[in-house]
Amino acid sequence: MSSFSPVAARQQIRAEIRRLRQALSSEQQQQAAQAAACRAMAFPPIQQAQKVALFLSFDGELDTRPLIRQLWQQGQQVYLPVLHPFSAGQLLFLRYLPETPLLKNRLGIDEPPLDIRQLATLDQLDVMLVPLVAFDATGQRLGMGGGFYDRTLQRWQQHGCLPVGIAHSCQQVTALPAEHWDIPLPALITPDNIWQWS
Ligand SMILES: Nc1nc2c(c(=O)[nH]1)N(C=O)[C@@H](CNc1ccc(C(=O)N[C@@H](CCC(=O)O)C(=O)O)cc1)CN2
Ligand SMILES: Nc1ncnc2c1ncn2[C@@H]1O[C@H](COP(=O)(O)OP(=O)(O)OP(=O)(O)O)[C@@H](O)[C@H]1O
Repeated sequence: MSSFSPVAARQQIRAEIRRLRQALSSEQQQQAAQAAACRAMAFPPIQQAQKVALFLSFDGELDTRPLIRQLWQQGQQVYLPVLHPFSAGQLLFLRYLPETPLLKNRLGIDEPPLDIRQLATLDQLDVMLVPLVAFDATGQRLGMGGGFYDRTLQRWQQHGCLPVGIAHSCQQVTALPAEHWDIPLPALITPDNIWQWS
């Protein structure tokens, strides 16, 4: 691995971990989703949050739907990422209710229709659950390669919106080759652990 460029190393880790998570059985997926939802609902920043940004899982990602349902049941507001219509690489966060219709974006992921009345800024969101492909023991994350969350999470401390990774345990790697734009996570939830870094 050390003979690869950082870009090639990241590509290889992406491919390998995506294969691992896609290979989980639907039973393993269901158990992981329930356990992670339980842990998330007991995590004080999420318990105390009014507005929580989540994402709709694909590609073997830990299924966030059980957590979304539990947040709705507790009367908490759920927001989903929407690809910005003209600002390339940027995400917008729109309110997601049980009755919200979903449309597939150009990457094949379901998202709420663009309606500015349903928009929340990072200042208004309390917690953002962040998707990732791989994470390491220092809180570095590697995503799908679009740089969407790296851009979103720049200066998150100034917005008062806490980013929290959520992933399967098998997505942990020993160490990620970090790039200067990578934003490390302060917290991450797996089905069997809550990681926190300061
Ligand atoms: N569930 C979920 N939603 C999310 C993300 C995510 O990681 N997970 N994102 C996190 O950033 C954003 C979308 N980022 C994505 C980046 C790349 C690909 C993807 O499928 N890439 C293909 C090639 C796509 C193409 O160019 O045609 C691939 O790698 O095979 C998908 C989503 C916003 N929404
Ligand atoms: N803050 C930023 N400003 C401008 N470009 C950025 C920023 N962060 C990342 N990028 C660009 O986005 C591209 C993808 O970055 P990277 O491979 O780190 O994405 P990722 O972490 O896998 O994806 P994501 O954050 O969407 O989950 C890189 O080419 C990088 O140049």
